[in-house]
Amino acid sequence: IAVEPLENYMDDEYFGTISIGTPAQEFTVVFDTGSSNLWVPSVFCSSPACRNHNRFNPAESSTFLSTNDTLFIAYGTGSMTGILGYDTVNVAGINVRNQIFGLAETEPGDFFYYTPFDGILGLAFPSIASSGATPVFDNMMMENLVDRNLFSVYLSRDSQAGSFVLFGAIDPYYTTRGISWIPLSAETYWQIAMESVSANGAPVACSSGCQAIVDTGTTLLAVPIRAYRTLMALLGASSSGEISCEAASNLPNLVFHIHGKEFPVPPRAYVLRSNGYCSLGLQGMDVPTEEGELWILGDVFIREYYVIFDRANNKVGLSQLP
Ligand SMILES: CCOC(=O)N[C@@H](CC(C)C)C(=O)N[C@@H](CC(C)C)C(=O)N[C@@H](CC1CCCCC1)[C@@H](O)[C@@H](O)CC(C)C
Repeated sequence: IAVEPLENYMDDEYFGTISIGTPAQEFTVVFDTGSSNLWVPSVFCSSPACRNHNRFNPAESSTFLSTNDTLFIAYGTGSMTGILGYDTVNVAGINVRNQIFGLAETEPGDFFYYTPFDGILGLAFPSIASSGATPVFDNMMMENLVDRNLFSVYLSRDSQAGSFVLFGAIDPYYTTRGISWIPLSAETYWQIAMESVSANGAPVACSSGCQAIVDTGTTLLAVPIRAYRTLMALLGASSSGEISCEAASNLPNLVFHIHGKEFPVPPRAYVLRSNGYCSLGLQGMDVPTEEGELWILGDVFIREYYVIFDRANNKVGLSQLP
């Protein structure tokens, strides 16, 4: 059992510290259930985004093994290219040996230049890992480093402390109100089927069912563009999500109907307030998959629940917070 504490940076992003190599070189990474690769900046990278972050130096690690394989990953925000290598990675106090990871050579653009973290540790399935690289949690399972083949996540609100990823265990403190288990509809992302999304007791989107992913690496609720437009109109917000704070105080819960149960997200959770202005914590974007466009249940959703990512049973567990 191993706890990885996460820093909550402005409810925007959550990241923790890992180390790679012998002796250990430390990095901060986002634990992203929306991707499956581990990578950090390296000394081979001269992008501005690498120069203002920690960089891995393989020459200083006695346990590093290089490969000739390259890596390219494009996220919704940001991208990287680099080379793959093996080394010992310490996550949550667990030493994962022979872990393949990316040594970034380029981090184009300025997105990563402004991030308070160095890299990304993907916690989704091997099927979507770039260059077929074995994800960290798959190695933890293969090397019998976790008591149970699952991990669980608590993301705090209002920039408070206490956020964590717990590897190999479920913390009973957070499951006193029971666990709703949801079977996965795909083993790529942590993908589930949703029956509908409703507000004020009436379906407002996804009314004949849709697909959703539970993604710790996404700040907001990312919604297919057509549904986004419907929701903005219904909730009385502008097309870019602005709304008067007065109107925002009368908004309904958004209710996600998943596997026969209702998962409400109150306006407190989806209205963003900053210096007297209010906007809705949703963004419109289309992520097409064979099963249809994805809804991305990001941190705005995840903060309302204690989430269990169960690789043993290919299920997601949702517990209402105590
Ligand atoms: C309000 C704007 O806030 C953000 O854009 N926040 C970033 C994350 C923050 C930690 C910097 C975001 O949501 N990024 C999404 C944007 C996407 C929803 C359009 C993303 O690419 N998230 C990455 C992980 C991010 C990538 C940037 C670095 C941090 C981890 C990954 O989960 C997705 O690629 C999954 C895919 C199915 C959409």
